[in-house]
Amino acid sequence: LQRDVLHGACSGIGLSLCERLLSQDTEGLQLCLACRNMRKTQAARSPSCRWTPAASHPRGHVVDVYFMCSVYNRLDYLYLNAGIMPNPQVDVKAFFRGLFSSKIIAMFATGEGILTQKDCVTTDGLQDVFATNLFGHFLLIRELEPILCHAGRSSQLIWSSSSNAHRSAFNLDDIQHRRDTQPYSSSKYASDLLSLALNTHYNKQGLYSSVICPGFVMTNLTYRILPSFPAFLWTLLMPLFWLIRIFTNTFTLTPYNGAGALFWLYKQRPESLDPQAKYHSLTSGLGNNYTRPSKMDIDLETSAALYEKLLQLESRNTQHPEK
Ligand SMILES: NC(=O)C1=CN([C@@H]2O[C@H](COP(=O)(O)OP(=O)(O)OC[C@H]3O[C@@H](n4cnc5c(N)ncnc54)[C@H](OP(=O)(O)O)[C@@H]3O)[C@@H](O)[C@H]2O)C=CC1
Ligand SMILES: CC(C)CCC[C@@H](C)[C@H]1CC[C@H]2C3=C(CC[C@]12C)[C@@]1(C)CCC(=O)[C@@H](C)[C@@H]1CC3
Repeated sequence: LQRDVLHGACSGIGLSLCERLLSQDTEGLQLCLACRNMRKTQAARSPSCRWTPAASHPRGHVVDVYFMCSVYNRLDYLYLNAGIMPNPQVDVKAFFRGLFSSKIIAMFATGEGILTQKDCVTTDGLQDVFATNLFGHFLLIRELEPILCHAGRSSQLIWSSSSNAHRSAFNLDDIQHRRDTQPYSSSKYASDLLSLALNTHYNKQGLYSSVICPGFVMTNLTYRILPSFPAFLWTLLMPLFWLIRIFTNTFTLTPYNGAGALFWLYKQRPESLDPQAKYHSLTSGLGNNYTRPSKMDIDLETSAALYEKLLQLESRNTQHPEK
């Protein structure tokens, strides 16, 4: 029996991953969809799946861990997929400059230099993007540690990161990205660093961590980039996007294609994976899907420093009598 938890499974890439997992391996799979909206969770439920709703905290940052630990005594996979990119703004000038420069392919593949966001502060006093894309996942891992680490078996953490993760957006003195306008990029770079630190700390206990990028996928997250643009107009742009895909295989476009790397990792032995690699979902011009690793621009020293900062923030924000 395989036991998986999917955090952020009610729409987009997470929902598609559920469908893919269930269509391949319904027999031995127990899936737990950790969503903040129970109505959506019900809708995502498949009758063929042994399924457990994990009620989230009302604001959705923390899954009901007590419930989880009482239902499961062991977890094999934890997908850390939930993520937000609030109030995205496209720098139109930079976009057109990019179109006529040698960086055009990189711009379409990573969105570097053309996308900013307006973040807000949660009632806990944390930056929302940091709390959702990184810190909430970190707390979840720490809370689920007893059922993730078990002798003689390996478990996997799988992060939905992004090729938009850039070292230049991240600052160790401002890990929440309070002072700048690229919180999404910063949080994704931080998840790449954290994954490396988790491997350093937990591999001995059989827990492994990997990161993926789903590519550019049409989901609620990307529809918000042009909010005045109704969804059907995005659909009209599809032929243009298929054309761009001939030049950059990162335009995976559908949640099914985007979930490719998440699904691929499910079938790998975690011990065989490279902790410094990001696994990309890619789709060729002809529509074929495949997964490829690329080396991440991260280092052990920065990842260890971030890990320490997250532990400090955890002790300020939560109570861990037994830790
Ligand atoms: N689409 C793209 O092009 C890319 C996406 N990604 C990453 O892939 C992941 C999935 O995104 P995608 O499917 O595109 O976007 P969606 O907006 O469709 O899905 C995001 C999921 O995260 C959930 N979520 C958001 N905030 C919280 C929270 N505080 N607590 C619990 N759940 C939460 C959402 O729940 P709800 O439905 O309740 O809002 C939703 O199920 C994200 O991490 C994103 O950054 C990375 C690169 C590219
Ligand atoms: C003709 C079209 C209207 C042009 C659209 C241009 C841009 C809005 C997109 C081009 C590349 C896109 C992209 C992302 C957002 C939208 C674009 C900048 C992401 C940054 C979305 C989130 C991610 O995590 C990245 C992997 C995406 C990279 C590509």
